[in-house]
Amino acid sequence: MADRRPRRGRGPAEADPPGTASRRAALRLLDAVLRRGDPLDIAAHAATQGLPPADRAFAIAIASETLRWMGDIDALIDGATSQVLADDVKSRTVLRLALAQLLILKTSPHAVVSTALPLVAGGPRRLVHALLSRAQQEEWSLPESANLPEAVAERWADQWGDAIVAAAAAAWSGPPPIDLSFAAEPGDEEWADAAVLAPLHRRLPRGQAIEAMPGFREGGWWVQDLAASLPARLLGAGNGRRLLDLCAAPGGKTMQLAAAGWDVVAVDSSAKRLERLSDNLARTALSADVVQGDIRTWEPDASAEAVLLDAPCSATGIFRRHPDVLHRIEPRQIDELAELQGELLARAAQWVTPGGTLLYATCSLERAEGEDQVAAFLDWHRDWTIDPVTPEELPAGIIPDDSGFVRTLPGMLADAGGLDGFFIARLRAPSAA
Ligand SMILES: C[S@@+](CC[C@H](N)C(=O)[O-])C[C@H]1O[C@@H](n2cnc3c(N)ncnc32)[C@H](O)[C@@H]1O
Repeated sequence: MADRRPRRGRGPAEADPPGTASRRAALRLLDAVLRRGDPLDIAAHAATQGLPPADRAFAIAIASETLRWMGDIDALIDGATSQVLADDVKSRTVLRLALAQLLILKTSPHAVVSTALPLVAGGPRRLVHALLSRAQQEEWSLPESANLPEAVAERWADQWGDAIVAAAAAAWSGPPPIDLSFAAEPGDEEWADAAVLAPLHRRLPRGQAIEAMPGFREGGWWVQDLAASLPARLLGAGNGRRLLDLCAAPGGKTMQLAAAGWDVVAVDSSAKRLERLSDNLARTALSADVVQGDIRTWEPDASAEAVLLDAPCSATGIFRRHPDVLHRIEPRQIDELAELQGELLARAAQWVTPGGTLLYATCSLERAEGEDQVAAFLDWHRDWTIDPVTPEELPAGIIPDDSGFVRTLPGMLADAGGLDGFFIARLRAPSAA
């Protein structure tokens, strides 16, 4: 029979000190990313439900900084405990997020400790309390740049060398600046403080509320990393020609292409992401034919002079703004994605008119999803050729590789704030016989 006696005192949730809810949400977020392998931005919705916007933003900031600095925070924890805490025990995760607040977000120590202890109720509260006190007394600190997860550092050292690993670590240590792409060249007055690294581009320091920036409602610009804007730039002006934008959502490149005068058919398999694409087109007053379809089975009505395949990929190139990626992506997923990319690339090639252009892009720092993918394609499609990108087509400081592909790497444009890791190949279909 249920116990109907009134409970004495307040329940544990009611007794939590102010601010505990956002830390609980950060804990749920870290659990979703590290244990279930969910992307941070997707997990954020469920993990922060019911929180006011400021607490929601704080929970996401705690989780993001914990993920960036996790290796270094773990080294501090391990150096201070006689028995190693298992990687997945709650107390380690609570310590991680508490130390991220203390050492990076500079939250008041009292708030950090008082909100951490309820998260380990029934667990090793004394250990957590003792470690957080030690961190303050001994003035623990973090290195200048955050170490990449070991497996990623090894994989990238093999592919790109130690200097790129060091540049990636420096880039991973904090959120990147904000890049905007414009439909038309903006006036100077509103953007006097912005850096201009390419036409139709402005770069602003991080930390600004996007929706409060000038002209957001008018829709003259959208947020897009400079590297992500390169594929559409390399297709030039459309002059009303037809273009298939495959894997188009949420539409950063669709907007660029529509603004450049292409008659765009934007295809994506995700209804939810296509909603965002349609919202983006509506906000910017640009137009495209929006189609939901899986490229593996979908067929266009007609082929096109240009096809852009911005293929689904590991997204390891956008690790600066998505600090969960390097903790989640494993070699097995890279292999599976590479197989899918090969399939999509072969489908996309069928829809290019003779002599037309196929532009393949991925926001990945894995050769398997870039150089190796295109090498395999050209092996199977002997009559296709590389249409080499020239340095003049690219923003200053980015140069094509020896094959005429674009490979953006950590460390490029570092003094200007860096850019995401991308691979871009422009391929030419055989002319009609
Ligand atoms: C890298 S994102 C595209 C980004 C987009 N081009 C932009 O600039 O905003 C990859 C997209 O591929 C879509 N996708 C994944 N598999 C697909 C498939 N088999 N057919 C069509 N779209 C697919 C995903 O839904 C996702 O929106």
